[in-house]
Amino acid sequence: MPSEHPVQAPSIAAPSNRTTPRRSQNLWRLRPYLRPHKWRLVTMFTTAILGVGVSLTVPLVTRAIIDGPVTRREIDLLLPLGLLALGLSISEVLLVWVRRWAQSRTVSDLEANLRNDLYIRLQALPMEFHSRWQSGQLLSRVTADLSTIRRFMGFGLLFLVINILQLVVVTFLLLRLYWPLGVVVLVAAAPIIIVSLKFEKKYLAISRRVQDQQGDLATRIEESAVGFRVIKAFGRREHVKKQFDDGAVKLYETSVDKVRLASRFWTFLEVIPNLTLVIVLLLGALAVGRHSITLGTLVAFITLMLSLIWPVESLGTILAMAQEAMTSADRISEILDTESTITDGPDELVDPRGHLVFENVSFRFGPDSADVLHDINLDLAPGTTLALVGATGSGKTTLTSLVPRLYDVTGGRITIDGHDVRDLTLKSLRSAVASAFDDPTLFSMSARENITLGRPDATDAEVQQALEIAQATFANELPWGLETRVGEQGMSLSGGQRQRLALARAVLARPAVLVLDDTLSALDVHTEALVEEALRNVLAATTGIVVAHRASTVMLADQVALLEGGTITHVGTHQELLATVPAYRTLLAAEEEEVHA
Ligand SMILES: Nc1ncnc2c1ncn2[C@@H]1O[C@H](COP(=O)(O)OP(=O)(O)OP(=O)(O)O)[C@@H](O)[C@H]1O
Repeated sequence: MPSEHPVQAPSIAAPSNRTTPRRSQNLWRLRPYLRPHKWRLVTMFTTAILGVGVSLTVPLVTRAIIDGPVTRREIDLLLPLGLLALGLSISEVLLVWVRRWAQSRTVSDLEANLRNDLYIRLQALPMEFHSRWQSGQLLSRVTADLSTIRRFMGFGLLFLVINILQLVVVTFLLLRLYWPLGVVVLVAAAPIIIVSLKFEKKYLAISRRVQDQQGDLATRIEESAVGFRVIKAFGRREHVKKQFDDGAVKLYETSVDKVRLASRFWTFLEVIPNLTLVIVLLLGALAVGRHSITLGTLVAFITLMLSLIWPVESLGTILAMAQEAMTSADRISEILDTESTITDGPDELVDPRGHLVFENVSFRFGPDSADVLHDINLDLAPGTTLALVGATGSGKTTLTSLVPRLYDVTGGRITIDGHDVRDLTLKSLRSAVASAFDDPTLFSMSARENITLGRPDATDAEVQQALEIAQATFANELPWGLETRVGEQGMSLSGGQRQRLALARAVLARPAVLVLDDTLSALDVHTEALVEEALRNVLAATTGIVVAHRASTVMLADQVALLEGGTITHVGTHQELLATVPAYRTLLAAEEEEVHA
């Protein structure tokens, strides 16, 4: 099915040192996603820094009011100072508003673009990649990991910079206002910073455990939803429920540990500033009594000191967030850095006739594994149909997967109309070759969308014709006709109905080469006969490879190839092979017995 159009993978730079990447390297590599938002980022940081400046000026204005109009009765200063304080407060609110506006647009765009690129990359990666990775792992990277990065980029990074800036500036101001009290605050800050850093490490480890356990639980839920029929049929509800319970209890306990750790940390953070406040108040009152500082300075000092609490408290959490974002960036880079081995060739296949040739083709799944196929030589003239017969596991599916380049041959070559399939653009190759598999995947969309996946521009008449050929006109009788959304994985349809819709999809694509991989296996004998009759017309106009287990399917083909021990041992008509090849006779007889059993 020509559904997989060649797509451009995102162009982020590869890590410069692949053997020992620094923890932050993969996060840093995501910076191209921020580049289009340069001005918003400048706005974000400028308004945030101005905001800090304004919030730190307010206590100094308060000091001027207390020392001037309040203490020295300089009433004429009250109005300008009051207006200044009001202006500062209003501008602080405006600055926060502008910052939030710039921030929300930037991070939403970052997440959306990154997710888009990740999805495109996943679509472009070959079958070999998808058979190695669990779908749950991919899902968690595209959802949870991206959200972690968004949270850090949008919130953590900004406040990391702002909080450190605020810490430095306020400490400087406190030391300038009255250095002995400034030293007291510095001494009090030291244990907070040490404990924060320790907390960050522990919190990161426990957060990771929670994330992993959430993933495990989600996998259990997904598996029991998808496999509910098997669970019910085998009466394993209690067993599955117990597995779920175990996972849920484990997650609950780890989450409680996480909350306990956080509450111990927050309590500690509450106690130290409060103790420091008491000490500063006592020493400050003595200093005011001795006229070492004014009352206004003490008020400004305390206000500024209190403004330090949040930046100090949040430092541990923000650093933990940074760690999580780095790990997420590593996990995402594992996908973005995977090279796509199956890429476009330079040639377009114009008006394909469907002359399909296998020349000494061999294939193995990995460099260290044995050949699954070897010395395959086949020549299918345009319009001819070949039935592929072989024992289970003999490599029939693998052989058919090589034609649309779901895998690439590891030896020899496959040509269509004289072009090596590797020299063709994937779009033109996959428009020329359509496949219907034994496991017919239907997507969560309308029946029409599922059928027209390979040819979205097909007319109603063409759709109806394909449905008739595939004996799938039942789709018109669905509650909303072809607009009916077929359930997740097409589960609201029977196996045979799904196969017939998948067949209609392949037929509608009007391919030059049609690959039917055991597509008729879920049909009852009566429907199979009807579909075969219709297919005979389709196959007359196209080059076909039909993986066949039954004599009735073999009859659709002009020739039969017997696949044994990874190679084609015999090619001939059904009658010839029946008469001359005992292994073929045995194989078809066994399959027939299986079917009728
Ligand atoms: N992704 C994979 N990685 C490694 N080996 C694989 C992979 N897919 C299939 N194989 C192996 O390749 C061989 C051929 O498998 P294939 O699915 O092509 O057989 P088949 O003839 O279509 O079988 P069946 O009739 O049961 O569908 C088998 O031994 C199988 O275990």
